[in-house]
Amino acid sequence: MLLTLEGLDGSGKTTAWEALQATYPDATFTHEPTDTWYGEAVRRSLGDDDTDPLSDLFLFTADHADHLSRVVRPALADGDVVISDRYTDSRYAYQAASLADTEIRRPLEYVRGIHGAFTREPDATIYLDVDPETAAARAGATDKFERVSFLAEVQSNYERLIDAEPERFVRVDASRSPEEVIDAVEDTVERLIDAFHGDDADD
Ligand SMILES: Nc1ncnc2c1ncn2[C@@H]1O[C@H](COP(=O)(O)OP(=O)(O)O)[C@@H](O)[C@H]1O
Ligand SMILES: Cc1cn([C@H]2C[C@H](O)[C@@H](COP(=O)(O)OP(=O)(O)O)O2)c(=O)[nH]c1=O
Repeated sequence: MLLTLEGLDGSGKTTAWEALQATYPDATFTHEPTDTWYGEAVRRSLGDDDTDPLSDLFLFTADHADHLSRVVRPALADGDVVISDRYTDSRYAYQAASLADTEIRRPLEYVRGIHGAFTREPDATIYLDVDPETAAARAGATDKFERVSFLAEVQSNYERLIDAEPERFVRVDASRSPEEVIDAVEDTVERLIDAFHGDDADD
């Protein structure tokens, strides 16, 4: 089963993902950007304010392709629960926002289309919902994607993704205290895993 955590920078994904590691010691915990040299290239681009948005898309997508073949698919093949801090929806939401002023028409559909041929969609996605002002303040607004106006575009893309697939997403109010957010995420993960195994048993 593949579970992903998504949300704006500073929404608390990493805090929740770290807390889950104690509860699910046998699960495979992973993240995008990854720690490989592909991920290093992505982080280098994040530190540069003047990159080409299409180049960024393909850098992030290369990192994802490597992540899929090296970590996600093998772990799923072993029957593991995989919990990823960011995954495909980050590209759909962030790169679609940064491609908005380019020659690419319908960027969100374009970015989804690129992934369609090869990716493995998550079984469920927890969306940590926080407003762009809170997100930017928590994240420290240190890189090019952490500005309030940009995060507002990203947020509206996430909302479009949730509208398109409401059954895949679980929204958690991430404006609350870290303890409350962690509790809500833990309860949700427990429910999702139980439901997934229930589905298996029905097969
Ligand atoms: N619910 C919360 N309320 C206030 N601050 C938080 C909350 N969750 C996380 N933080 C703080 O906000 C910053 C970003 O949190 P993090 O978990 O790294 O978010 P993300 O991975 O979504 O960017 C960290 O300094 C963290 O301690
Ligand atoms: C995985 C991914 C991340 N990003 C962005 C979101 C973040 O601004 C940045 C780094 O991700 P991350 O390290 O998860 O940042 P944070 O913990 O602040 O949420 O990369 C994309 O634009 N596209 C992607 O596909």
